[in-house]
Amino acid sequence: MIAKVIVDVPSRQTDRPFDYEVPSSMEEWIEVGSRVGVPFGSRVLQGFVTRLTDEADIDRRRLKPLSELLDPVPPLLPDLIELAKWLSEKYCCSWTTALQAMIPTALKGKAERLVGIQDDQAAVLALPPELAEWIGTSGKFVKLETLLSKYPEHARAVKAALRDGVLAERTSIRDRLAIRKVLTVFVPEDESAAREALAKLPARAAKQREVLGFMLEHGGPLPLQELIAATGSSAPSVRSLAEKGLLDLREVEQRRDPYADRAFERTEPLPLTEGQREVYARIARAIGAGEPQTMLLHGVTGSGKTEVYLQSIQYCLERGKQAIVLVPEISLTPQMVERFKGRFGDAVAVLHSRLSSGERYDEWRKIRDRQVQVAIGARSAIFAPFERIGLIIIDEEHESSYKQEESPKYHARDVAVRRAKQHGAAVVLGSATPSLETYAAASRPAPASEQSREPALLPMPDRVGGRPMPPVTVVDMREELKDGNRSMFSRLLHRSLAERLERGEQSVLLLNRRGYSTFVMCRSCGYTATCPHCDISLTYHQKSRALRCHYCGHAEQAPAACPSCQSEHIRYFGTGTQRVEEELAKLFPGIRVIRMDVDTTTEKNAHEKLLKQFGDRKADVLLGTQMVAKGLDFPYVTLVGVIAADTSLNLPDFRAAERTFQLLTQVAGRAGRHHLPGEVVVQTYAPEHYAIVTAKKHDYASFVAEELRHRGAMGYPPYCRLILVTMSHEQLPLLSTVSERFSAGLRELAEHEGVLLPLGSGFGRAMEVLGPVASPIARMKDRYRFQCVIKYRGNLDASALVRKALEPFADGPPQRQVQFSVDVDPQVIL
Ligand SMILES: Nc1ncnc2c1ncn2[C@@H]1O[C@H](COP(=O)(O)OP(=O)(O)OP(=O)(O)O)[C@@H](O)[C@H]1O
Ligand SMILES: [Zn+2]
Repeated sequence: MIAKVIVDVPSRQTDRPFDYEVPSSMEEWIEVGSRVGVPFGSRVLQGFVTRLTDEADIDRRRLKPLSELLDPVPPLLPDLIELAKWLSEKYCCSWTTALQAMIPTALKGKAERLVGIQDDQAAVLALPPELAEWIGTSGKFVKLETLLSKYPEHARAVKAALRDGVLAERTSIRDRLAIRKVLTVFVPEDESAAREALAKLPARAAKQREVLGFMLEHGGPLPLQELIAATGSSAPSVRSLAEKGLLDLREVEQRRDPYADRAFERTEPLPLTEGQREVYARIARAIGAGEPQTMLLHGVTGSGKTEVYLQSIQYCLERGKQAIVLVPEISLTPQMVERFKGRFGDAVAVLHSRLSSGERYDEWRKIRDRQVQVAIGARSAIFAPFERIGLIIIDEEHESSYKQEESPKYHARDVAVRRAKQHGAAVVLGSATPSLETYAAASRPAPASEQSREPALLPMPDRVGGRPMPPVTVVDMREELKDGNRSMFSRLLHRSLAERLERGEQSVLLLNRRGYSTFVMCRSCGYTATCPHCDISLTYHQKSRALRCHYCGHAEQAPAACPSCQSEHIRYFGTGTQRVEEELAKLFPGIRVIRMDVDTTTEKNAHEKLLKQFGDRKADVLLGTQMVAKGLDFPYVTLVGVIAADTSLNLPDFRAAERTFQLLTQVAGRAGRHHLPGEVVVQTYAPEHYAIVTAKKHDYASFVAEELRHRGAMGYPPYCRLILVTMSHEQLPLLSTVSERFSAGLRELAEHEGVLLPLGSGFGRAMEVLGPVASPIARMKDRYRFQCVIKYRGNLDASALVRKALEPFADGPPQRQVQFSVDVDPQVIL
């Protein structure tokens, strides 16, 4: 039998399966998806089996055998191996990079050197006795590194023994984080014998008597450490009992359960509202059909999407299938976990990056070992190794955190659709503010015949219980300044906060600040500097005092006075949460503020603790960045304030308006979700901007209509798709030449395909290659950076063209190699 193996070397030259002979001892166990150790050059590396066959691509006599099979149960399944292949093609990365993204860190094994005694007789003569004893008899292997650190004085003897063949060496893959095992004490099978022995133990063995007595009383298995702590005894006493056969001492695997000490109150399905019932019926029908189908659940904040998810999952489980729920990392709050654990109890595994890698591994194994049927987690949970997926839910589908920033730069939404296709599963994309891409696709008229590939639109336009959406007041901060208020709080927000404090209600304050770039704005008239060619804010570069466009490279001198009103109050922006906190303390002495931003949430569980405190009403104000905008459901929050809505409006990003609208809508949705009515105050310098006007009215449809006009005029998604290729090298002239050659080569390929056409010229297949131009961050880590932006439309495989255009650059001496980084469907073109 021959195994085709993808070896973990992420380079373009080795990005294909290699053939290995499967030793007969492994034949019964090996499967597609198995993790193996293989000899590769002079090393042993980890790899995954992608196929088992009887035909080798090379001469059978030249085949090397697999060195080892690493797990009793393959960590990956055939569908995931195939999905990884698809990922590598779509996102232009190596197959192994895609595979590595699917397994927990704990399984990213590294080779280590082991030594063992070859010949007992020879060893007695050649090795120092304590060394020989520690290694043990022949057939046993120990870590060379450990051996040398334990007996540094025998390093020479070890070397000689290896040379003379007294010690044998071998390489083995070792997991970064093994399964945790704990020494555990058991009462032996023959309990009566132990009882008899207890009576006969001499008085001087008082400790042993106590330990044995305790165990016979206790009955069950007990970790050794706990037994020692409970009886005040020591390990030797327990060991000597074990040696006499009166107790059993064995290593037992222990699962790390991050939620072990938490009890979740069991919840029952709620009777659905009419709106929920209709949507639920559609989803259930899709699950029942067992055919891939994508649906967009467009439900306003507080419309009860979560209850629809829960009941849909239940339907899925009743059909013997499994469900994956993706939520944005930062909204994976205890509240969210509670809702799912509360409904499905132990059937749920939770995967997110705040778990230790051991906990993560154990949660992941619950999925692989079929102990759970529901996985809830951030982006990478889309790779949960379930075998029969019936439903995939992506909550807050518009969130940019579903796109991975490192290679493989995948979007979980697109991976979900692909995976659903493999399993015949339903995909539910849920949001109060769907991304323009998804919404446009769902609103497109479906072709009457064949099953539509576009998502079906399921609207839920009303809040549960007919609660009203909170009224939003927009405050023009230019007017505040004119009236002499230089504070960051408008008079209205100040007054509203004071009222909440008086009534003992709570407020959420959002400081909308994404990224680090600053932008220029006039505090008198609200003017911001934008690019004449791109309709996008210019970024202020402090060093050169220049304003630049990150899309087309346009640059101009930073003005000293406002070009629009000649005021000198022109500033580049950036306010910190810390400053807001100080200001609050000054204005409202004694106010209790919880600040939630990157600084206060680095510690493990910090995020959860802060939210719990707020939920327990131990603070008056929750102040933070985007983190405070999502998924929170606190009954005493009656005021939401947005300090400066413009900060995200002016970022050099074609999605700036969309992100701002989404953020305002999400955060506004935190107010008045229960019996107390809510109110929202939005401070801005651009009250007439359509993102703010429509957010004020909770009017998603009008926002989309306006935003689509802009996107169409500028040639941005959803009217086309983007691929960003960034190239970098230490030497500018070389980088310049290579990037020109790359873009010319790509244009040639597109020309050959007949797709090199201006996008504005019709509706068919078309592709434009813009650049190369210097990247917005023109030098990073001492490397110069150039980029090409590829815009394309229609069903053309642009990734394939990019991969082909990259081929000529795959080899060459390392110092001359230009690094290419490909980002398909980039979130930000920075
Ligand atoms: N059928 C129902 N009957 C009674 N209460 C319900 C029902 N469905 C949901 N609720 C309650 O309504 C509130 C809002 O629901 P939920 O949090 O699911 O909204 P959502 O649509 O997810 O909102 P957001 O997008 O703002 O997170 C919750 O407190 C929930 O318990
Ligand atoms: Zn520009």
